[in-house]
Amino acid sequence: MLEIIDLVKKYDSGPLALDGVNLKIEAGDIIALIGPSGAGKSTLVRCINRLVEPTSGKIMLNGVDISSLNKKELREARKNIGMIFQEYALVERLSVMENVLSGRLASVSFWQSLRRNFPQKYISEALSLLDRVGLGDYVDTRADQLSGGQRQRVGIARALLQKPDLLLLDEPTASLDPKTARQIMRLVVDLVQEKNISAIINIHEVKLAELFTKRIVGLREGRIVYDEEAAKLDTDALTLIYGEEDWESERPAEDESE
Ligand SMILES: Nc1ncnc2c1ncn2[C@@H]1O[C@H](COP(=O)(O)OP(=O)(O)OP(=O)(O)O)[C@@H](O)[C@H]1O
Repeated sequence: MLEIIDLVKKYDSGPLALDGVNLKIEAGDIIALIGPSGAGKSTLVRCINRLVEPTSGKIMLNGVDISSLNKKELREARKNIGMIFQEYALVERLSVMENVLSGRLASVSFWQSLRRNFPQKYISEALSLLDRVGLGDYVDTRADQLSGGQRQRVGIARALLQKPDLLLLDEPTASLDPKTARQIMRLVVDLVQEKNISAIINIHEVKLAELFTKRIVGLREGRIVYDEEAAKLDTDALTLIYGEEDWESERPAEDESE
């Protein structure tokens, strides 16, 4: 359902951030995008919904080339793409409910959005999503009173209220402690499976990628150098993606208990 063809991104300065990326993701796939700092992970994720403008290449989502859409068409296409950010991107002074409903701003009229007058069906859906992400008791709490994990749960509910076909996650756990990071990853993976949508997760923590996703794509210097089942990620693969390192000693047996 998502096919990226020969995607290239050149920023004004520096080398190519993406150097001919090809990637195919079927409905229901969840992939982890790993790679060293500067490899182009964030650029790739953000090119898919054109938060970053690609230099060339195609981004085919359900048969539509996102890269060729005009502004109005892009606004429409973005309704199918949810995004979850490292820093949550919530409006601090608004309530949890208002933040979640903002995921539907593009679907209501200008006047409704100005008055934040959302149809009852979006409110009901938001309530049920907030229950699902464990924030049923926080509907009226202001965003600035939440912990990092709670904020990310709001971000997840907001993205899912759009009913997207594709979810883009840009380092969703980078600001969270290890236990909360796992809880968030588990929640994301469960929800993505429940709703049969696809997800691309840019993630630094290799262990989380291995634990929670089935497919790992490794990016290095703007190119995909690895694309395999998560279970196959071994020290050779890590060397290919990140370069030489004593990976065995870096990979102690993980304590699975929480
Ligand atoms: N706005 C920008 N202007 C110029 N160069 C940029 C910009 N954003 C990213 N780059 C460059 O593009 C390359 C890829 O950056 P990107 O942030 O996509 O990598 P990344 O793999 O997500 O890195 P990290 O894991 O550190 O976040 C880097 O060389 C970076 O310096």
